[in-house]
Amino acid sequence: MVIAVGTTNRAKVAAVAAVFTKEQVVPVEVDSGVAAQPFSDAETRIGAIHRAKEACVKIKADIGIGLEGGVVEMNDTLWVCNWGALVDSAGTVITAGGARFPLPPEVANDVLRGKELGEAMNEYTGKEDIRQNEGAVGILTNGRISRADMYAHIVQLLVGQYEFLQSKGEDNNAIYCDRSTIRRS
Ligand SMILES: O=P(O)(O)OP(=O)(O)OP(=O)(O)OC[C@H]1O[C@@H](n2cnc3c(O)ncnc32)[C@H](O)[C@@H]1O
Ligand SMILES: [Mg+2]
Repeated sequence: MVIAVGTTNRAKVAAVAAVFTKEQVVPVEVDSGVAAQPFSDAETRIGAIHRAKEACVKIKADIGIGLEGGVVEMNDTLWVCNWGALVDSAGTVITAGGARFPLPPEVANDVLRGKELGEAMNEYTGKEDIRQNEGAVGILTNGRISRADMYAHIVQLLVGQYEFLQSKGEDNNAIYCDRSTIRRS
């Protein structure tokens, strides 16, 4: 089984390799199809789906994984959000959201003024290449949760949902989102 990951970011690739231990995990450079710094859950999720699809198609893999980080404004605070997508060569698309945590005001203001979060975090800490290593989450949780840990959790959510659908023998495209499955009345 070949698993294509739509990024060359070390933290993201490590997260996928931690879950797909027996498969061949191949980093594939792709475009996210959204802004370098997504500003909503919806945009971040679309970036993850785009990365997963592009990576899967590009190397004709069995499964494509896309992981995307973004920010969301809520209650006068900027929160980091994280989304993942799993696609297979049959067209299945599965998504899941992961951890969210608040940014310190000085970092949030830099991001709101147009700086990418990775760059803002480097300046905030005086460190380099945080995005490929512990991530903002690692810094802001005192090293308890790394960016790889955080994305590995999302990959588990994706694989678990994929297995669940397969065990039910359902049409794998019958996912509970991107369709009008909610009835309010
Ligand atoms: O090579 P890619 O896969 O693009 O990796 P990336 O680090 O740029 O990751 P994203 O595009 O998914 O993240 C969107 C933006 O948010 C930043 N970012 C997200 N999470 C981060 C984290 O935990 N630590 C540092 N920067 C983060 C990242 O640098 C980008 O500016
Ligand atoms: Mg990026």
